[in-house]
Amino acid sequence: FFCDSPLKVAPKVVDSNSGSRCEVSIDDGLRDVTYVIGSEENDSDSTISVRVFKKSANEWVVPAVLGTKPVKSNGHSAVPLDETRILVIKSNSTSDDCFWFLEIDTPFVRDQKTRFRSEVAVVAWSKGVVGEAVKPVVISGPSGVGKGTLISKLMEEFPSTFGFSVSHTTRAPRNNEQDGVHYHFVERDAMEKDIRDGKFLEFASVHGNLYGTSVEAVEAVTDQGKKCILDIDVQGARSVRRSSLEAVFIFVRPPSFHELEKRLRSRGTETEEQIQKRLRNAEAELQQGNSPGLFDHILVNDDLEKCYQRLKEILSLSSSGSVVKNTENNNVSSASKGVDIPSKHSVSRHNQKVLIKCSEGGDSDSMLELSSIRGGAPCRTRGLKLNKQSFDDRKPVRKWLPSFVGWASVILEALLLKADIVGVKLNARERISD
Ligand SMILES: Nc1nc2c(ncn2[C@@H]2O[C@H](COP(=O)(O)OP(=O)(O)O)[C@@H](O)[C@H]2O)c(=O)[nH]1
Ligand SMILES: Nc1ncnc2c1ncn2[C@@H]1O[C@H](COP(=O)(O)OP(=O)(O)O)[C@@H](O)[C@H]1O
Repeated sequence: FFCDSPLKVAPKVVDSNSGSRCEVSIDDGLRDVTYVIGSEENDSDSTISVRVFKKSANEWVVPAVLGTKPVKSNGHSAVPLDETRILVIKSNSTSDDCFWFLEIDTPFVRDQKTRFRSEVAVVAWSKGVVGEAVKPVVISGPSGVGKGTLISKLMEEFPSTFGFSVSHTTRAPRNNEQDGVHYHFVERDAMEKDIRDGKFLEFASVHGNLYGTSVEAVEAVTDQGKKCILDIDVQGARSVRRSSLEAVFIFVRPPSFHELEKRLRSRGTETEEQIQKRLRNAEAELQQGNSPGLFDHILVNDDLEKCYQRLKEILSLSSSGSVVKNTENNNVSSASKGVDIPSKHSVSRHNQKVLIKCSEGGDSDSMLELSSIRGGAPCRTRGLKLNKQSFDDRKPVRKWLPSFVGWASVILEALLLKADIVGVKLNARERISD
């Protein structure tokens, strides 16, 4: 059972306890609460639990926990990063399941708090991912404009570059549509419950049905190192813009309203009533497509081939199939190796760096760099950098260097503390003489 306060200035050390019953307590000096991360003795839940202890009221609170929860491993440690989140490090877990962020006061959590009664504590999990992610692509436009056709061409030509975010919808499947491929076709009650549980990145009521992008739909594609394509309406695009997910936003326009109506009819998938509803909504969507700052690119789908070439240009794809300018480095492969934290380890944080020291001989220490992290709940927290160094690999001189640095910093801190006390005394003397 370990305590720490995020408000202390000095580097923090929180040791992990081995065994699946590991508990780590993080004391929040600001809000009069202690976060206890880990299981109780008779806890049968397979995920890491979170409880909150209100110190002044001397009572336990079970918070609303949003996001995908980490599955228990045989031990974990935790260190507060700032007043907004706590880093949880799972030991003996696979590399893509090692770093987790428990958000306690991020904008997402504050936003979600408004959905709950004010006295209920709200926290959210976000999985940490080593390396940068490729930006998803959001494609919007009125029904029948050709979004699906363009996306199919892209997926066909670049199957290993793009992955489709399979949305959830309450609408009935069309004849050619497969559950889990084109959409997850679900009942309204089930979808509304998942929305309440914070499983959706965005959702909207479109043409009388519910549609939504689950966090997992996007992250599953991104985790494979592929660019995720989202085919969503303008309301959805607006929500994604407001979320922590950074994406490229493209709006597809028809050459004319008449042509849009013609395409919608020739597709032959809707009843006359549905077509009329879609055309009415198309007018509003076309207007909203011009909203300043919402879409990065506007595509006019007149000639399909020309429009497709333009889309490829926007996405920096050459006609030969390779990515021309891949500025977003895909480090997914580097994320999937080099992390294996043993159950006996300790973590200490200084500014944006977290040192993970492994006490067992032969295990290498790791330095986790958090200065360029982005994203966050309800999605992944990406951009973690991890450097590993094995003590055994070090040259003799470098073996004693860390302890030398450690002692030097202790001495320096003691000197500074003394200087501080002297400074206070001097100040007091000056004030007296004033
Ligand atoms: N906000 C949101 N809109 C979606 C989602 N999935 C599909 N849509 C939009 O819902 C609208 C209707 O989709 P659909 O019923 O497949 O008809 P279609 O676009 O005419 O093929 C389209 O504008 C889609 O872009 C989603 O997950 N979220
Ligand atoms: N540039 C185009 N010219 C003519 N027909 C098109 C063009 N793009 C798409 N279509 C056709 O229009 C219909 C609607 O396209 P679809 O991709 O289903 O639209 P959306 O997904 O935006 O609802 C389909 O029958 C498709 O074959």
